[in-house]
Amino acid sequence: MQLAELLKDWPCTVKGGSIRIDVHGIEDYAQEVKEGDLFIVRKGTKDDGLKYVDIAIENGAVGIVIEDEKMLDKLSLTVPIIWVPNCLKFMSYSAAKINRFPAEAMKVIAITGTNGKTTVSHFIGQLLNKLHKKVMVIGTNGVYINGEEVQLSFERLTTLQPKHLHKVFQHGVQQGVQYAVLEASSMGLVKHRLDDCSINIGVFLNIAEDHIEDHGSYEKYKASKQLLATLSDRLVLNGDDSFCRTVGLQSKKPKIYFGLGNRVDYQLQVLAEGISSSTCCLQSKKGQKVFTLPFIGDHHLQNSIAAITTVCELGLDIDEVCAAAETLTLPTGRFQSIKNDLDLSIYIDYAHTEAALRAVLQTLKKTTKRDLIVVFSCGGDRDKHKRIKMGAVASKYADMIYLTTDNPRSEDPEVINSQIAAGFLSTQRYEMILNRGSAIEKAILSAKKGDTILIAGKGHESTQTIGNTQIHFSDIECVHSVLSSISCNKE
Ligand SMILES: CC(=O)N[C@H]1[C@@H](OP(=O)(O)OP(=O)(O)OC[C@H]2O[C@@H](n3ccc(=O)[nH]c3=O)[C@H](O)[C@@H]2O)O[C@H](CO)[C@@H](O)[C@@H]1O[C@H](C)C(=O)N[C@@H](C)C(=O)N[C@H](CCC(=O)O)C(=O)O
Ligand SMILES: Nc1ncnc2c1ncn2[C@@H]1O[C@H](COP(=O)(O)OP(=O)(O)OP(=O)(O)O)[C@@H](O)[C@H]1O
Ligand SMILES: N[C@H](CCC[C@H](N)C(=O)O)C(=O)O
Repeated sequence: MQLAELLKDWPCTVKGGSIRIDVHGIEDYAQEVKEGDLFIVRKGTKDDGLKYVDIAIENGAVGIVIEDEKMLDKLSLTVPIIWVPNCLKFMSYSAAKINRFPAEAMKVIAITGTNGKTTVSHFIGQLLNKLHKKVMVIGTNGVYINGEEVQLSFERLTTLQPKHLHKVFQHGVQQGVQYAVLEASSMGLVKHRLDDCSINIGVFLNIAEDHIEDHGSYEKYKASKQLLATLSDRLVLNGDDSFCRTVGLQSKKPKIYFGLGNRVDYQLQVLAEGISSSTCCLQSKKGQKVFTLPFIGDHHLQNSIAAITTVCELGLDIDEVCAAAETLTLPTGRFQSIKNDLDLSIYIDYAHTEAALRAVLQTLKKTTKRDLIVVFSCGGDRDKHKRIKMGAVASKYADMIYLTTDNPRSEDPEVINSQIAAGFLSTQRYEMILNRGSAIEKAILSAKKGDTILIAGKGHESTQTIGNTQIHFSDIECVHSVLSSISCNKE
């Protein structure tokens, strides 16, 4: 696409060079610039793109985009310098335009909330798939088309950066994808990553404290989530959550509420609960439907009704949607049960917030036959506020806690764990074993028949980040390897 065409509907000033040049892509990381790219200069939290302009030009950048107007006069370059008012917004717009606005060729559904985004987006994907629609799911666990993972050559984020996202959309369109379901993280929303995605439905799940340090305050974190309402044509909101209610009240967009409580358009009521399934009644303007969901626990039911409502609101048949819901499965590392011969209930879960840990522990408390044992820590360089709260929640439900490591990054895991332990009851039984593999092993070896072990915080993750080093580590693989060494020792 010619630079002139790319810029024609966007406020900008161009200095030097020709606007009749071809632009192939955009890039804000100088070392990744390819021949024909525009290099977008941004000041970040750690660095300033301005330092890397020469590298970008050496790599073949055909234009440099800046947002600091003063630099128009100060910079003297061999390629055009383009001033735009906001580089992050331009990155989204230009990525969409270069890829010919692929999102417009699909129905896009974006999910936000503190907990449950990955789960609900996979549920929506599974329901649409069962109803013979071609669907792409994009989020923390990767990119999937009809349940098949697409291999990516770039960094996986919950909400992809526009330079990647619109390419992924374009790939989907080429594959005949009709629906794209994506997770909208608070960071993704404030960084304008989803500005040009033609979002048909914005889904609001819940809000709880998280990422406070990234955003500066809880109010700012909530405001970032609320941005999704302005980006979406219509809203599907959790009527049981007061923040989601407020978002609905403050938005003039068409809206529908779902929930387990009253005053909602789609209400899910539990008629009977089994060991691992719930017989439910869905009440909506389309009448009453009775079906069985393969889960127990309010958070799983909330996530199920969020997905069912969204798919019904996309115009699919409610009877078929409810029938498909009976076969829903959780994504990898979400309440994942690991079978064993030891009469232990072992679960791997991605709970890494206070609300998530509470939800999963409340569910497990109902089913555990004996003790509830929890193995967890908190991530380093992430919210410190949540540590003491996660400690308090764990201590409320757990009989024994193994404090360990969960991506300590640049922090000392012993310090992280002492901040967690500050929330424990004085009577709490616990032990700190920093090596996560050893902590999991000890939890399994010390457990008695009938106990339940929850290994929380890392879910699907396959790495552990300690300092600047990333090592391979998977809770799922670790549990399997401990279990197989126990059965080998028995033989
Ligand atoms: C907070 C955030 O959005 N950070 C992203 C951001 O970093 P930054 O703005 O601080 O950039 P910086 O490192 O200071 O660098 C400034 C500029 O210099 C450029 N640079 C820098 C160094 C260099 O050698 N060459 C170079 O060109 C950078 O590309 C950038 O344009 O721009 C970087 C480059 O594009 C991203 O890699 C980085 O995301 C990192 C991966 C990240 O971890 N983001 C997390 C916080 C995130 O977005 N998480 C959410 C989930 C959390 C939630 O629920 O909200 C997600 O959606 O995944
Ligand atoms: N509706 C819910 N309410 C409270 N907790 C939940 C809910 N859904 C899931 N959880 C908990 O949150 C964990 C993470 O779930 P999921 O990955 O779906 O959320 P997420 O919002 O995508 O998280 P992240 O953005 O950090 O990846 C689950 O393993 C579970 O412990
Ligand atoms: N979206 C979350 C994931 C946290 C997962 C946990 N294992 C950790 O590393 O803290 C974050 O990036 O803060």
